[in-house]
Amino acid sequence: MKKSQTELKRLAAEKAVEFVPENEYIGIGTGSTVNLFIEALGKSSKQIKGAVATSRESAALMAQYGIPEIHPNEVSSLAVYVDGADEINPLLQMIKGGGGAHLGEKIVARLAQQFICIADETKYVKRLGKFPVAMEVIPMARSMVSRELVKLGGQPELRIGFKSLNGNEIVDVTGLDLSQPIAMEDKLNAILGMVENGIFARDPADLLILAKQDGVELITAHV
Ligand SMILES: O=C[C@H](O)[C@H](O)[C@H](O)COP(=O)(O)O
Repeated sequence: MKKSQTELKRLAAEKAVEFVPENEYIGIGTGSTVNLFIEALGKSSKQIKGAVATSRESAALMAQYGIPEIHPNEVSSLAVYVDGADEINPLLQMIKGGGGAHLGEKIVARLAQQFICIADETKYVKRLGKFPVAMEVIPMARSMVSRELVKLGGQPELRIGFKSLNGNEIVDVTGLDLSQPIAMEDKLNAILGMVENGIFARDPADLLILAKQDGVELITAHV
């Protein structure tokens, strides 16, 4: 029988627990796939020193499962960072930020020695760009940033009623040319008033745990 998307997410999440080293600090992302990872880690016998959370939602779920939380300023390095993605390509470059948490995710991922992305097969794409790219922007610069995004060929749309963890606004952009994801990531971040965009190309994942109908595949970057 065909597995649902949630069942596939759970398979990837459960597999990721095997890659968590004992007695180390780790980083934990945000989203529905990561929620299943937190649950699987919490129910497993694995003991970690603590985890840095990238959102209030992840921190709350970690507390529920007795996973000790540590603040990012209290650690200089994390053994692994586990997170989902909205899209991921064969180079393991990603679009993230569907939940508006990409700024914290980029910061915590940078602290980690290994980035493990967990995803169901719908997230694996040849080319990035269908999923809107989330931009975290300083509220007073929102219109100015949006005009710059239009000049780059994008169609910006404010995420109404949403504030990021750091009190900023999120503008979702479609239509950008992501054929050169690193160049676009840099170009977007050079816009004044932009805090961080949701393209993770400069620092891609190291390992993708991809759950498919015919099993779980481990993928490292195909260059
Ligand atoms: O801001 C949210 C994050 O980047 C998530 O990792 C991403 O949106 C994937 O979420 P989900 O696992 O719910 O598809």
